[in-house]
Amino acid sequence: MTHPTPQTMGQQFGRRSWAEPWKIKMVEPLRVTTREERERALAEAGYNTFLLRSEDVYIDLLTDSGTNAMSDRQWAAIMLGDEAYAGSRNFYRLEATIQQYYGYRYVVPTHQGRGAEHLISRAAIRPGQYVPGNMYFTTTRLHQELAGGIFVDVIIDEAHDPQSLHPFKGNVDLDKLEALIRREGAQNIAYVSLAGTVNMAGGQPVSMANVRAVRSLCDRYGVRIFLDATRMIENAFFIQEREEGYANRSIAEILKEFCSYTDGAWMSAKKDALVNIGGWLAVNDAELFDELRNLVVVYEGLHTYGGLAGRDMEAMAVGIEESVQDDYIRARIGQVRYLGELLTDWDIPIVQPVGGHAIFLDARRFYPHIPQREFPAQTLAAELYLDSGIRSMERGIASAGRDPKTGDHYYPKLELTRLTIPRRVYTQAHMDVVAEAVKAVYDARAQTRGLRMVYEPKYLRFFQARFERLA
Ligand SMILES: Cc1ncc(COP(=O)(O)O)c(C=O)c1O
Ligand SMILES: N[C@@H](Cc1ccc(O)cc1)C(=O)O
Repeated sequence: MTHPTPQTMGQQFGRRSWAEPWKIKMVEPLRVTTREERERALAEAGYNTFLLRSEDVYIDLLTDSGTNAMSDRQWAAIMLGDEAYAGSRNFYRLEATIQQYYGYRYVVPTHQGRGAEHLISRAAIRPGQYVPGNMYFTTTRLHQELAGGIFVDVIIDEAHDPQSLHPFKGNVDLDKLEALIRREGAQNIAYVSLAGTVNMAGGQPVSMANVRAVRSLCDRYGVRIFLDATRMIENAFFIQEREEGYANRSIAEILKEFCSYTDGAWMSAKKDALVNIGGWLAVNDAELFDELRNLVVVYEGLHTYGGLAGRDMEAMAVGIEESVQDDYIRARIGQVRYLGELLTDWDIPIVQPVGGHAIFLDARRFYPHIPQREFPAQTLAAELYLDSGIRSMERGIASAGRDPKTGDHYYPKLELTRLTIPRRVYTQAHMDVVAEAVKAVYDARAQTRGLRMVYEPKYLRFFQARFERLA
């Protein structure tokens, strides 16, 4: 497979190159710190980038979640907030927007993605049931486990190989899924938990052919499919670019078709939907909706705000409309790829092909001398911060947590450090600076030592764990 470059992407769309379909109206100054300041800040943070203060960060690539820049239209929408406790006008607009673009019948707002994950897991999993999915996501799997479910990874093997150039590394392995259904019986499968794109695999997409095949397999056994639609717009872009028959279909059309093969979806709107907070859950089944609408008032807020202010729902509705614009998504992915190409040109090991929301550095190949139990990806995130004040995130053994049955660490094949690109926030020059910093850390790799975990919280340990440097 040849990797599309920003230039070939431009040509594909009949232009010389891509550029952001917006200009900058307001800026937020950045602070550059000294190496001594960063040494102090990182030690105080227990070598965990989640524990750094944002003031001590120069370029913040921790996450693309809630870190998006809103448009002037979204800021204007904020002023239209109807802050009624019940029946806010903004809810009805959001509901109609989700129905229009994602195509589901019934909508429940939530404060963010994990609020929705909590509700769907409680409503749709009976203790002891299996939940097959295309790779785990931390919060998703935890809510499934807390509801008594047993997560089973049914993604294709290529997804676990950072060097595989499979164009749809997010695909479900139909044989693995069918074998599980046959072994355990369809009544013991809660639902298929399908994510587009797959965050932990490197932002890798699922093809339309695959979701269609999963649908027909599930229909044969009477199993439901729920979609984590958090980054489905980015997934739609890859379908448009790579899948036969979709080059001339709009992102909005592709999105709707994809969702039509599933029974419902949840979303952390803090990503694709270009807002700083928000989420939702939507299903087609009236009975399930009834249950979810009842649960939301227990855990999130009334069913017409779900933990959100009216203004947040309005900004989200506008964000959804902006997110399905073909020009926008082309520039969004173009920027991620730009960084990926710089690093690839310098032979720095990253997950290929470059996915939708981030560049994932392959810490195993970066630090072959650091064993996985000494947290190579966490080490790399720490070193990158020390070098330049750039904040990234560990996505390896610390993130994977422990097997609830054995208590041992999960040892994921992927040991990655994620450089996550917020939407509409940084420029190409920032990407150049990031690439140069990664190169400097790479050049100094032989002297780098690993870490030891000295504090480990019970749930989602990577957020608050503390580490020390090994001598
Ligand atoms: C794929 C995916 N699903 C679900 C979530 C949970 O969303 P939130 O952070 O809004 O709770 C996230 C991010 O956390 C995510 O990346
Ligand atoms: N979903 C967000 C925030 C987050 C980060 C790490 C997690 O494991 C969970 C949530 C992200 O992927 O960046």
